[in-house]
Amino acid sequence: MTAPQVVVHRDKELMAKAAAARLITRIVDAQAARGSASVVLTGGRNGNALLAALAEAPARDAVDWGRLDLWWGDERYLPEGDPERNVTQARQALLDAVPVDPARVHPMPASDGGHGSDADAAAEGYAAELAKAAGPEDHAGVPSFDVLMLGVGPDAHVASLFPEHPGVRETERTVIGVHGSPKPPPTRISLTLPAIRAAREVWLLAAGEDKANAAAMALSGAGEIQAPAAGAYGRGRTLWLLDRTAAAQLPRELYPPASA
Ligand SMILES: O=C1O[C@H](COP(=O)(O)O)[C@@H](O)[C@H](O)[C@H]1O
Repeated sequence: MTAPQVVVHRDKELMAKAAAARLITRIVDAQAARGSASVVLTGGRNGNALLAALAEAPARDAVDWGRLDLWWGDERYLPEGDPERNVTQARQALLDAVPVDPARVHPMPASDGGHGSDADAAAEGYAAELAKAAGPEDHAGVPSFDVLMLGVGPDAHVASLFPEHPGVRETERTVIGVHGSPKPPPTRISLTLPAIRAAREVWLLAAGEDKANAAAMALSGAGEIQAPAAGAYGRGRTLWLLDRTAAAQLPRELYPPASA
């Protein structure tokens, strides 16, 4: 487990821009080191704001978009093109504006796809796709993602792993169907904590007053069953990217000396 590093930005707009710049650098470095990069995208307000900021960043042209694999940490199990699907929002925020290789964009299945309404079968399908992309040196049956991003919910959920829900207790599977989600829609697909922890770097994004309690809980020793965000860490680095309002309840020893 890597100890979390905390970076606090002045406000959510600056946080999105700084995180986008950080992501560009990380992708460019990974492509220089290994020829390609793999990134796991998150849904939610902060994840989408980051993608929109990346679309606006002049340095986005430093990324070789054709040598980037994109995966998702979770998905709302809805029909293809539904505006609430995380992939639909990611396409609108960024992916339609950059020359990604469609074969390297790996959205989670939709409810009108080959698995029909069976979210568990769809999750198995996505797990198989991840396993196929994993090499012998990779961990937990998923590729060694360079960066895996997670929006933190006000209840400290990450991906679609909710407090006290069965999914947060999963120790074997890498992807699960989620039923009866407390946040709509009720049916979802999610990476599990073991899959998340196989990433080189895990970045948790939280901006806004409604995230302050969740961030404080997860960073103050809460258990992952009560605060799933507490169980999300990377093999090499765990980075919490916050704005001041989301950091407002952090213990002083965790609040870094002003990073604006
Ligand atoms: O439903 C979801 O919510 C979380 C957090 O979203 P936010 O809008 O509160 O930031 C997100 O991380 C997840 O991917 C998404 O499916």
